[in-house]
Amino acid sequence: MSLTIDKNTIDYSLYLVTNSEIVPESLDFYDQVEKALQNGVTIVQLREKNLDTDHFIDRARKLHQITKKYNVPLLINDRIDVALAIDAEGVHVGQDDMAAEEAREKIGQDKILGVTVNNERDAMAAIKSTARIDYLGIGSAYSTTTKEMTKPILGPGGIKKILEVLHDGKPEMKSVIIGGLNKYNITRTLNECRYKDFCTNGAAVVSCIMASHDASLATKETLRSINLAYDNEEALHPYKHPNIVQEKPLTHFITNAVAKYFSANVCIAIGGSPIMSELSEEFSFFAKISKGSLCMNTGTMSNASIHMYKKAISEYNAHMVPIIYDPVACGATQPRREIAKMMIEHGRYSVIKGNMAEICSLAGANGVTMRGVDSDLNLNDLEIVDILSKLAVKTQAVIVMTGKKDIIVDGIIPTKKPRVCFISGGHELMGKITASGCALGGVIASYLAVCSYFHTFEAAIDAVALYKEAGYLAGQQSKGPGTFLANFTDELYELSRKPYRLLSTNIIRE
Ligand SMILES: Nc1ncnc2c1ncn2[C@@H]1O[C@H](COP(=O)(O)OP(=O)(O)O)[C@@H](O)[C@H]1O
Ligand SMILES: Cc1ncsc1CCOP(=O)(O)O
Ligand SMILES: [Mg+2]
Repeated sequence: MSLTIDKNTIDYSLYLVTNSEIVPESLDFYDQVEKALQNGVTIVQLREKNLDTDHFIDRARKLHQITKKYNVPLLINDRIDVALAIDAEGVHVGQDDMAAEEAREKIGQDKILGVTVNNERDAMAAIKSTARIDYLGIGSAYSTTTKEMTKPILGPGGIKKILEVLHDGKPEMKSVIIGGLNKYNITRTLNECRYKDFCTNGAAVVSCIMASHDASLATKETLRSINLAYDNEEALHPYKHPNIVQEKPLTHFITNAVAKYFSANVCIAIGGSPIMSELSEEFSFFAKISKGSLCMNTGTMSNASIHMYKKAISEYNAHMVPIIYDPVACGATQPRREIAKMMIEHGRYSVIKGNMAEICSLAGANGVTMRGVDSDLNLNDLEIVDILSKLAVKTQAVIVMTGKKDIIVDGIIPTKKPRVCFISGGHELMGKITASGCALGGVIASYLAVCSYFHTFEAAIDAVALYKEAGYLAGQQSKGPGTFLANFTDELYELSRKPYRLLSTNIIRE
């Protein structure tokens, strides 16, 4: 028996599309969906592309028993016969599967009917259809490995155009956005995907819950991102300074040849646990370890590196594990600029860190307009913050720009003006040793590994400030760069084992 549903009150806000093939090996498909239901999924679509009819019906029936317990509607992808066999609450059909009219005729008037639309023409056809369509799945918003990408990626721009069609033609029709959405990008995407005040009714997700090792947490965090967009308030837990020594997070470094030894030592000094690996076969293993992060540094790439970088960022992104990207010397040559552009297009990062030349070059290569970058980088704070803010919003990452004064800008939590923090102090010897920026990347990565994604900005500030403080203290005792290296490691070690209190570092938050 199906649930009694009132079509006017269906909650589309967190729409889970299942994929049994990406559930981590040690976990069970039904448990995974049940955890999602327990933690706030509001509607479920069973999507099985490789099951024969008997198995499909069997799976649908079992899943229906679970969804009914939570009073959540179950829709079946494509297979009307399966939906009817188990009396599911509805069906979802893609553009290439079956016409909406035919689907409606087969399922009757009471069931929920959803269709996928990829462009304004599809949306127009759905509005005009004689079949009563309940909602549109608008996608693909971004690229995704869940579905073969045969249709163009819409991006917020394409989605807005479809919403305009819906707004003008049939504003009562519901809609959800789908494709490449996860806790990292949902807030901003839902905020951007509005036509006037008209917005979608929810976000549909697959891998960010189905592939997660902790589906309960993944669902909670995804839901929080959605609520953040709709309520526009920070429903956050208070931030607490993490204890790296106690939590011993694992940071996987793909870093340059110059920085490996120093970065590993710095990481150990602050209580973290580094692993240097460029063996792509083991990336998925690291990405599944809880309290982990990736420090992705492209300082000494070779012709063989690109494939490995892509593999790493897709593994860590798929498992929602934080990545810090350090685009070392990315503006130095045209090939480096191109690789940096590719890195931004292919991956999502919690933090992007670089010195002024690197960050400005990255911003320029990614369409951020600015003044002076080709000349002497003689920019004032306002101009820098403007460039950083645009890059932060574009990449939905926290941007850390290092130098005498470090500047950190938040592109994750949406506020009218991105949050900004300035950190000064340290010592000039920090700029006179190689790989000090690279090793800072590892410190930030260790902090990210033990913090909620929503606290990326705070975690980055704490990591950068700790580093500055150790630099200051080490600088006071050092004769030159050689002794500084040793003193700096000692100070990081000591500071990390004391209550977090910085006396010589000035933190100004705007
Ligand atoms: N003149 C300076 N005074 C204080 N801190 C500095 C100075 N130069 C660099 N630092 C610090 O050194 C670290 C590395 O920064 P930077 O040298 O800008 O990066 P990179 O090594 O990537 O070029 C950062 O923590 C930064 O705050
Ligand atoms: C010298 C050098 N060459 C390629 S990467 C690298 C280290 C750069 O380190 P940092 O960016 O921290 O100064
Ligand atoms: Mg440096």
